[in-house]
Amino acid sequence: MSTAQGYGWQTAALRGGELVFSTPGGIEQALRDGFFHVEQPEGLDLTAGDRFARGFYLPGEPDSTDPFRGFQHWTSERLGPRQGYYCRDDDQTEQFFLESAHWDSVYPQALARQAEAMRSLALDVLRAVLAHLELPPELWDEATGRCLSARGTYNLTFNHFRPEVPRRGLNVHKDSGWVTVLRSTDPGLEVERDGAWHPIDPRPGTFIVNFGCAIEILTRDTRTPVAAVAHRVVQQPRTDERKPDRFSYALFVDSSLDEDICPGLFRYEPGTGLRLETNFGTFLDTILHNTYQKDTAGLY
Ligand SMILES: O=C(O)CCC(=O)C(=O)O
Ligand SMILES: [Fe+2]
Repeated sequence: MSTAQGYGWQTAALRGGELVFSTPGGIEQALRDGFFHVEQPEGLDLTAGDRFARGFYLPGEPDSTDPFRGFQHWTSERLGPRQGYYCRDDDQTEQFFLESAHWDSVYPQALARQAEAMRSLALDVLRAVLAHLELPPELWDEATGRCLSARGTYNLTFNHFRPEVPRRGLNVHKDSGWVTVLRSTDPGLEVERDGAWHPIDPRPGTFIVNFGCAIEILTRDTRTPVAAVAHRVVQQPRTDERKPDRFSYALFVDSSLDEDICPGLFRYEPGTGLRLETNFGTFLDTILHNTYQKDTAGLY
């Protein structure tokens, strides 16, 4: 619902595999907004993720007194393309990207378990959303690049916003894939809606679910188009030393990058079927490159 106070961004809970929104018409609005809040599942412990978010960039090596610090040495040279520690030049964020194939060998054990729980939530959310779309269930797994059958790309990615760096927090972008489950607990996130930027106030006890480019492309020609939300994080001010730096982290669900498993991103044409739109690896590299350059944006 759009009111004089704002858009009334949607909140939902997953119950028995279905998304129950707090407002009638909630799902339709969420698909138009490109995001919604989802209640955290009961019993999901976020301690490990929050610790890693506050520690991965600290100097040193992980050790028995602090297994959550000292991860800047895990770079893409060691882990592979788009993986590991990145320090951005034009944004405040320094980041840590890690695909599910590496979770057990790189992340502390409790964090690997949390990553799996967040992936399972993300896939439950995606299935519940797909049930509302004009897309036959027999096409779901192929259309979504096999991410529903454990063959997709699943990254748990961390952001630390360095308040001493006088730059934007995180540049304008759309997430690349199907759904993102984002833990964002401090102000600073903004979304674009109807040509204007709107701050998103954190709602305790919830994650934010973002829809990404893959689902926007797939559904564009259907009766149930899903918007990928353009978003950014504004520059974080230097404050007093006792206030901890802003962090966030997110579980990203993308298609398989293995072309034998998934040829790329599809568009669904009702009455015809799936049409291959673009190679996914190239698409992903372009979006990432454009997000972290000075004068571009991670849009397509
Ligand atoms: O920090 C946030 O609130 C958003 C982070 C984000 O958009 C991302 O990591 O893709
Ligand atoms: Fe994002």
